[in-house]
Amino acid sequence: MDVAAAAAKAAGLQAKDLRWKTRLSFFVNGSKVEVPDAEPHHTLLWFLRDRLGLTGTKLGCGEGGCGACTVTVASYEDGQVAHRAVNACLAPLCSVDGCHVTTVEGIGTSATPHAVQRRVAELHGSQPGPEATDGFDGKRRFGRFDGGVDMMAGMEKQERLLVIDFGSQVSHLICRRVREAGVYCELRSCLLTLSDVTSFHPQGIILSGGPHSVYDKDAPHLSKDIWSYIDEKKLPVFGICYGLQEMCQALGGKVEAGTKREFGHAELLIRNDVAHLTKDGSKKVKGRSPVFEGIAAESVPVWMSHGDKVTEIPPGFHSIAYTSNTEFAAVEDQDRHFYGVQFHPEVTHTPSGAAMIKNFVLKVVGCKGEWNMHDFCQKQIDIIMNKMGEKYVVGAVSGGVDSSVAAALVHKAIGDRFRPFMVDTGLLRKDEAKIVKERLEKHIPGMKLKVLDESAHFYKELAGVSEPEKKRKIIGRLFVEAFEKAVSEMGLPHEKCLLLQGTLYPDVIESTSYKGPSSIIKTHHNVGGLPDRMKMEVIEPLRLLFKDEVRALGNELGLPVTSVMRHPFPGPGLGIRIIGEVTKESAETLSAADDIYIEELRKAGHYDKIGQAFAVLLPTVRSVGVMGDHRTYENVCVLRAVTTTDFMTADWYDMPHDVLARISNRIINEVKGINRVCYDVSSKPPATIEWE
Ligand SMILES: Nc1ncnc2c1ncn2[C@@H]1O[C@H](COP(=O)(O)OP(=O)(O)OP(=O)(O)O)[C@@H](O)[C@H]1O
Ligand SMILES: O=c1[nH]c(=O)c2[nH+]cn([C@@H]3O[C@H](COP(=O)(O)O)[C@@H](O)[C@H]3O)c2[nH]1
Ligand SMILES: NC(=O)CC[C@H](N)C(=O)O
Repeated sequence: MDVAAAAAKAAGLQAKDLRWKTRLSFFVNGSKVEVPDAEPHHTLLWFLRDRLGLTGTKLGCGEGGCGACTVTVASYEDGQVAHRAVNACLAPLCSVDGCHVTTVEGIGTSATPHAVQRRVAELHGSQPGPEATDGFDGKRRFGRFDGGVDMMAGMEKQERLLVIDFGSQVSHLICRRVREAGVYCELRSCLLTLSDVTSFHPQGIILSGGPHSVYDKDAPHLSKDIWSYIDEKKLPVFGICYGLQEMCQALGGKVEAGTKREFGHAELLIRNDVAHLTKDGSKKVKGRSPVFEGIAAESVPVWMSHGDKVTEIPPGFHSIAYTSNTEFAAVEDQDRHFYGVQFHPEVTHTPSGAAMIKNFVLKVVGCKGEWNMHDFCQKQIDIIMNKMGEKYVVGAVSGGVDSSVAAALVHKAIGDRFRPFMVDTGLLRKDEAKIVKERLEKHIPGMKLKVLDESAHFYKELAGVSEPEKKRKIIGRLFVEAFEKAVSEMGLPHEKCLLLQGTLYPDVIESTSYKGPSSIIKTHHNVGGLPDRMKMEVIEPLRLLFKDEVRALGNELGLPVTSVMRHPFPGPGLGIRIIGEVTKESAETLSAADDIYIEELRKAGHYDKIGQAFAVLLPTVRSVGVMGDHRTYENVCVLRAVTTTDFMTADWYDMPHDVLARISNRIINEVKGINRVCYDVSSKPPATIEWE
């Protein structure tokens, strides 16, 4: 019997009296939240800040007077949605059961502010009211946390597309394909408002796939006013899978559950007899839809993942391609510039998909496709120079791709007002601090990288600790302390400093796309908590870029291949690759083995084919060996190499045996303390890339 039923029984209540429940469920910024353990004294503010980490909503007076904690709560009343401004510091958590809560994070970010936030920030406004604490208007978040410097300034004038996310796992790939076509684009949640669309000034819109069925009661939809705006501005729209179904349903077609789910490969037959107006509009000719221009084959393989089916297309639409399962595998209304496909052109399993998206972007929308890294780099430098005034930027540089590229960019913009430093944790790759310093100072002329040797402190604090999460937390804390020390040693006033962060576009997407919260597998240490703790604004110059765009920017800035094409190295470093207690000796043993491994991979030409490779040490596992005539009883070293595109999933790398043999031989002969080498053949999932 559940808790509610047991309590009801004890109180002598009947089943019909059981109208109360133990699990709250509601929405926060479009994502569903379930709370199984709510207590009567929990406030909404506590839950938003401490449980969900949505710290844009502030605790001010704590009495509902100042407004710093204001959120909106939407609920159904008499068949209509009612919105209320609520003081989250006073509202009991259980009062929002069944409602939709919107916090400042759900309204806009510094890169994508709501029109009101943009206006308030542009006019240097703050929240009304005597206390002027940061609250719902989002000034603080807009101005400080979420990219203190607006990296979008002045970019409204360039060609741009909006990709609207309905929750597909591959929505970000649509952005990739559009940017590859030379046009800037951003991904936004389908819960965006009309003003989000108008303030972005898109030339065209792409609707992504999604897990819902458009006819479901709770399925997400584009609001009616956005459709009216599209109509009024004659904006071209390209719908993908759910996006196609959404478009068809909204414009008067019909979508129903299909008889079978279609998942995987299908053959798309392209129609050659579609009637089109010629470019000058003078006469109708028969041919292919512009979406398929340049694709010579009669039929092409495409990748499908859907269960629903468009059974009637809206008035004005016609089929431009079909499969054995559907007449409407691709449709268009050329007069209104509406296009839709039932398959996924954004994935590589649809080989000609990139060409179809490019056709939409260049031929239908009419973009020139001139977005390139050279201009982008110059614009970002100008933005940083203009926005920075007399301020300083301090930056923690690890020598990894992101922090090196961000450092090169900021240094180029503000010269020696950029103060970079690196923490030698004693858990870095062999001679890393020295190598990174030499390399960056050589390629970023004039930049001086300060190295702080904190290794003794790290080893001391990690002594006797073997539990992975405890180690990660200790390392994270020590990093923050080292950063604070570094900044205070610079003697710069905090209010005159910004902190450089290497946030990339996938992190931004993670917080703005239409997805529910995912479970935490490992506590990743990063410097995310620092700005709050140190009361510093942040600058995130890479927040609009994907990883390979960051690499291209690094090339543009003159960084060497060894900086921009290197494998990632986690912040906790060797600390999470020494399984068990970390000591100075084990760190030295592992870094020596890892160095040989990477050197041999480079020599054999495998390094660039691998996403990430490293050695792991098992200091608590000892095995018997024989060396010369002597018995050895030493540790095991594991070699890991994976191929991956996003580090969310990964396959183990099929390493040639002769390369493995050479590496194993060298490690056992040259590294004292290791007498056995193994190769890790686990993929992610179910394993993770790192061992801890
Ligand atoms: N030893 C270090 N010294 C200074 N800063 C560091 C160090 N390790 C990590 N950081 C900071 O933490 C951030 C996150 O680290 P991460 O390991 O993701 O490296 P990265 O430089 O961002 O590049 P990549 O992910 O490509 O390796 C870095 O950008 C850097 O600001
Ligand atoms: O900056 C980081 N701080 C961390 O705490 C951390 N833990 C894992 N990683 C890196 O993340 C990627 C995925 O790793 P996992 O499959 O082990 O989760 C891989 O690239 C890992 O190296 C980290 N990076
Ligand atoms: N991949 C998708 O967008 C799927 C759309 C919809 N859920 C269907 O099953 O048809």
